[in-house]
Amino acid sequence: MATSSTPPSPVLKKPIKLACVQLASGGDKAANLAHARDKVLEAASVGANLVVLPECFNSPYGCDYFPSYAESLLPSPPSREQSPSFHALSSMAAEAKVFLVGGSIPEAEGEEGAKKYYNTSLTFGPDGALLASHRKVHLFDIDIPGKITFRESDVLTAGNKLTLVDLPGYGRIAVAICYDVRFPELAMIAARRGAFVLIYPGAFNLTTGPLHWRLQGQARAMDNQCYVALCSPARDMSATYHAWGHSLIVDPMAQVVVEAEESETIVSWELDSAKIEETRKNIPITSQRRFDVYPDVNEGKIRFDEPNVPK
Ligand SMILES: NC(=O)CCC(=O)C(=O)O
Repeated sequence: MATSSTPPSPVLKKPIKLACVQLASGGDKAANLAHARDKVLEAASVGANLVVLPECFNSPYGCDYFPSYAESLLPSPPSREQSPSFHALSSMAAEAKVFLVGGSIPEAEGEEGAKKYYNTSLTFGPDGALLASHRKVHLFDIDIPGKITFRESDVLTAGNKLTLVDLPGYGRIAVAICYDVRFPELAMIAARRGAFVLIYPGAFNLTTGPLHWRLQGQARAMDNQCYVALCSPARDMSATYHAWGHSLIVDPMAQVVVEAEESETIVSWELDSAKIEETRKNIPITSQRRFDVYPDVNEGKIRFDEPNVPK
């Protein structure tokens, strides 16, 4: 007995070329922003119309850095003084005429002495307008003795909503950040609400990267029969955090169609609705779900606001 509703079709009105910019960033924010601009323009020059930057692309990644690099994004739009990164991203999206998932940046909210910090991804349209903001929902707190201990929650506050973004003329994407990829629930709800691609700016490390990065991307694509993109910073062995790199794009059959090594590069792929539809037709799990057996999953009690733009 099939009890599910099938996601809206077609999920992607026309093909879109997605590029992940595996950016090399350092400690100089202005230089990082200028370099990101060059790379976004380079991606656009080879035909990309949806470009993704990595997690914390404007700063080094680490709890010690979040407060000093944080920018205030509210009220939206922020002034140039409040958020140079917001304005740089908006300008590069407009200059390159692309949809831009602007990796993530450390965000500060609140008064001095009572500030909260978030890991936040901003998505802009080809006219430079902000389309959505995602605050990392699942903070990266892990402890693998002798390998890696990381506690984002020592500094950061978690976001509390799923982020879906409608790209006019194309369809719906979902944006989440790095550790969020480990939570299939978020991905499943995004896909069931019509996202054709799940996009994760991320920065896995040299312990979990080789073990799980590819698997997580493939698992989310296989479960949801949609595209998945993971975009990492380039590896810098002189930094305090060593990113895995290996930015990649996975197709709806869970095949990794492009994958970077560890150094700075751009990987791209054309996303096509036909591949999603073919996968869902050939392996029809979207219509075979048994929500009568697992009704709590169907309730989808996660908070969801649309449009997902900061007030
Ligand atoms: N920046 C992150 O959220 C890292 C996540 C990660 O490395 C993992 O294994 O998960």
